[in-house]
Amino acid sequence: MDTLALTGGKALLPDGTVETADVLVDREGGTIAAVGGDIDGVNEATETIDTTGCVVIPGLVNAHTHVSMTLLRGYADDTPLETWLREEIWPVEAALTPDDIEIGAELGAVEMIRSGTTTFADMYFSEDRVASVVDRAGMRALLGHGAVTIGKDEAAARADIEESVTVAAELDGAADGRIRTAVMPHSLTTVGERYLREAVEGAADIDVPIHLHANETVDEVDPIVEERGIRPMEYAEGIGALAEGNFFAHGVHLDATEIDLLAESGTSIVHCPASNMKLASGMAPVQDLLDVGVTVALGTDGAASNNDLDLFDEMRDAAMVGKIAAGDAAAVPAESVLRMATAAGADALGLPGGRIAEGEAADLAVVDLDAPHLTPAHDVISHLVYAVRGSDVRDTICNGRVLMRDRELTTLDPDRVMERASAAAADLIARAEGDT
Ligand SMILES: N[C@@H](CCSC[C@H]1O[C@@H](n2cnc3c(=O)[nH]cnc32)[C@H](O)[C@@H]1O)C(=O)O
Ligand SMILES: [Zn+2]
Repeated sequence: MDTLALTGGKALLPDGTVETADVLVDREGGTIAAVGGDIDGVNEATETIDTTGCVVIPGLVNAHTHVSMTLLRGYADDTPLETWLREEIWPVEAALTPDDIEIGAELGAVEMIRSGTTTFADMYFSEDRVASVVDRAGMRALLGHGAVTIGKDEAAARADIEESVTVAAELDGAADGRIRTAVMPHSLTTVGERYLREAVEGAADIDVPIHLHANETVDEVDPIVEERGIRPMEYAEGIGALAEGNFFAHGVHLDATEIDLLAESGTSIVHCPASNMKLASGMAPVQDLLDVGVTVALGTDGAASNNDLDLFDEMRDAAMVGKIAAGDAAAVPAESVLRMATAAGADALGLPGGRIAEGEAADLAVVDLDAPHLTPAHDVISHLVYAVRGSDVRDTICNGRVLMRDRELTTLDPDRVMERASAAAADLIARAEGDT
């Protein structure tokens, strides 16, 4: 067997404990062959990574982003969601080319691999270009074309929804099966009811989930309540959008009935704490969701509302804002947050990964604990959420393949990617501002 052995360090196990353990990876199958002490085959491994002084964790799952928005990082800050989207972001996005999307996705991939993220869910356009980056980068992803129908005539609206379904059908299974897809109507307010219904039907036809933005701001909830006399999740239920396998971003303004609807239907929520704070959207009731068994994953949202794609940052933010929201320092504890960024992320997306156990996908990150800000090591779980930074990740492995070894990327060239991204971003802004 062609194997990779991670030896001498600790590992974060699915029960939420950190134990001294080696991890043996079957590189051909892309899976974990064994975990523990004294594993057969470790000494004969084809390749070995010494993890002494490190903890091996599941590769992190960024369950909601718009990866190519890395090109807009820091371009439009300190503005509320509605104005931010309509006046700042959408005009620039109108000038984005497929080449921009590809280079933005490469930049995002470099950033994610360097900070231990192996898997992400992306809602954007020109997703075929994002798919080619995922393929080259060696990552795992769930991709979808974000469709908006508000402000469009019927033909254009229908075409955008149809594109979302077509893209999902075409890209599903790409990159040797590491890419899966979803139909992605942008949100319950930017897509009209009949088009939402078409998206739900289209997704069912090709057997992929639905992903959308839901209950992100009060301004998004109120119009639905005023117009229909029901809460957004009741509206979503009526449309048939609440179902096992579907996953919604944000879920900030949810009442108790809506939380129950999510739990009963098996619909997951992707919590995006940094974006929610930066756009002053509000505080998601994360502990309440966890209490009733809703699968809560973690996402960065786009780099323009975060402003990075580092899930360690996001974990810390989730723990912090979860406590404030609940008015209880015991709420959203470190072990819950770690689960959100790993196993729950994989579950929400319906993708492999998220657990270090025999037979699971070999999606892993090696975190170097030998640093002043991680000393003393009373509690590695606490450190992973409250003190580790993305830059503490030393090695990243996805599907059994090493994507970063000793902080050197093996599939992408960061210097070249950054240079091209800076040039593309400057060009994009010049074009967008020249047009207005
Ligand atoms: N086909 C659509 C694009 C939708 S992609 C997804 C969209 O979500 C936007 N977006 C990014 N962050 C957020 C957020 O927090 N809430 C809502 N939308 C967001 C992003 O800028 C992008 O326009 C069109 O033609 O405009
Ligand atoms: Zn978003």
